[in-house]
Amino acid sequence: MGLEARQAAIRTLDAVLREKRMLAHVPADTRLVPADQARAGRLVSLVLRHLDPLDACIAPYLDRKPPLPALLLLRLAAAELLVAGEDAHGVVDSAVTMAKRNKGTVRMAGMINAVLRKVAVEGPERFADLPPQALPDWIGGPVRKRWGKDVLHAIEAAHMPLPPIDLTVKPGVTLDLPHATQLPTGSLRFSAGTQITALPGYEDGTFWVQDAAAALPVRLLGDVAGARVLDMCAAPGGKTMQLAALGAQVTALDLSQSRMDRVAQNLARTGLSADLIVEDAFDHAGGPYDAILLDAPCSATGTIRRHPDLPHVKDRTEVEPLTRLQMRMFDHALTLLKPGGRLVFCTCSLLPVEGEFQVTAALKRHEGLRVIPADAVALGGEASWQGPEGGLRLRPDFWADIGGIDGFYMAALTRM
Ligand SMILES: C[S@@+](CC[C@H](N)C(=O)[O-])C[C@H]1O[C@@H](n2cnc3c(N)ncnc32)[C@H](O)[C@@H]1O
Repeated sequence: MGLEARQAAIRTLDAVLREKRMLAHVPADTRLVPADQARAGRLVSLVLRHLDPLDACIAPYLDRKPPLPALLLLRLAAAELLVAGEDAHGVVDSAVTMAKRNKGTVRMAGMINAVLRKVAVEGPERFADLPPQALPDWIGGPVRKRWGKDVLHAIEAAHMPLPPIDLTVKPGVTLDLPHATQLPTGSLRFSAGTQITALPGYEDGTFWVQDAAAALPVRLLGDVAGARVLDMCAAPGGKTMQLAALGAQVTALDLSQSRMDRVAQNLARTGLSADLIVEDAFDHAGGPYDAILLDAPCSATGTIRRHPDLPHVKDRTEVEPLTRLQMRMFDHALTLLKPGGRLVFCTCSLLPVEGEFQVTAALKRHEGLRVIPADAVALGGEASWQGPEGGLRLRPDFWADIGGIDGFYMAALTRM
C-alpha cells in the first residue's frame, strides 16, 4: 500500500479524534485515486474500531504519551500490523518515512521505528488477549443496566468487524445476484467492500442500500397500498422509497434541504415518487394521515458498526435534548394521525431512553393510545426481539453468525 492512502488516513483520524468531526463531515481527499481513497477509509475504520486495544499494545514501549501526530502514526501502523496482519517490514518503513516527512514528527522517527519493531514482534499475542474496544460509559452504562454485562460485551464484539451491506429490493422483483445472501427478513446481504453501484440493477433503481434492521419499521405499518402516509423525518429516504414502492401516497418531510435533495436523487434513481416538503415537522399542519412513520432524530448508537467514529466524537450531552425532541415529535405526530390510524415510532439507538421508554411514557401521556404488538416471527425475525411493551428491539449482537444487524427500536401504535 502506498504512502498516499496512509497519509490521508492520518489526516482523517486527526479530524475525528482531535477536531471531533464525524467521518460523514470529513470530505474525501479527491487527489487520491479511488482505490487509495478506499484503502484510507479501511485504515481509518480499523484504527477507530480498535483504538484502546491498539494503544494498550503500544503503551508498554513508551516512556510517556507522544504528541498526537506521532501517536497517530503509531496507531495506524499498529492497526496494520495487529488487525490487518500486514508485513512488518513495509509497515514500519512507511511509518518511519511518514514521520521523517513531517516537521512535527521528524525528531520522533527513531522512537517510532523502535516502538513498532517491538509491536510487530510482541504485539500479536498481547492484542489477541485483549477484550474488544469498550463502549463509552454513556452508551455502555444503559446497555449494561438493561441487558447485562454479557450482552454489553457481545455488542462491543459485534462492533469490531466491518459490517456487511444490506439491500432492500423493490417488492415483486426477484434478483438473482451472485454472492448475495437472502436474509430471513427479506433483505439481500453482501459482504463488506462489495461495490454496490456496479451490481446489475443499480442503474435501473431496482434496490437501495438499507440495513436489514432499518427495513423493518415500514413493515410495522402493515398494508399501506393507497394509504396517505407521512414520513415525518424522511431524509435520506430509505423508508420513503419502501413506502412509495409499496404503493403508499407518501408525504416525505424533513427539516434539511440538503438531506432532502438526497431523497429526491434516491427517488429519481429508483423511479419512485413522493411529495417532498422541506419543513420543520412542528410547523407541518397537513393530514390527517392514515399512517405516520416517525423515524426520529436520535443518538444513532445502534449504527456504531457502520459509524465507528461515533463513540469517539459524540458524548452524553446529546442524549437529553434528543429524548425531549423525540417526545415532542411523538406528541405532534399524534395530532396529524386519523383516528384508528397507525403511527410507527422508531430510532436507530441502543439507548432504552430513545426507544422502550419513549413508548411507555407516551402511553401514560395519551389516553386511548395503545401499542399494536409486533410479530417479529411474521417479519422473518425472532420472538426474542419482542419487548414486553409490544415493540421490537434489535441489537448488533443478534444474528452474529450471519453478520449481525444494526441496533434499532420500533413500535406501532394506534388511538381511536
Ligand atoms: C434518523 S434520520 C431519518 C432517516 C430516514 N427516515 C431514512 O430512513 O432514510 C432523522 C431525520 O430527521 C430530520 N429532522 C431533525 N429534526 C427535524 C424536524 N424538527 N423536523 C423535520 N425533520 C427533522 C433530520 O434532518 C434527519 O434527516
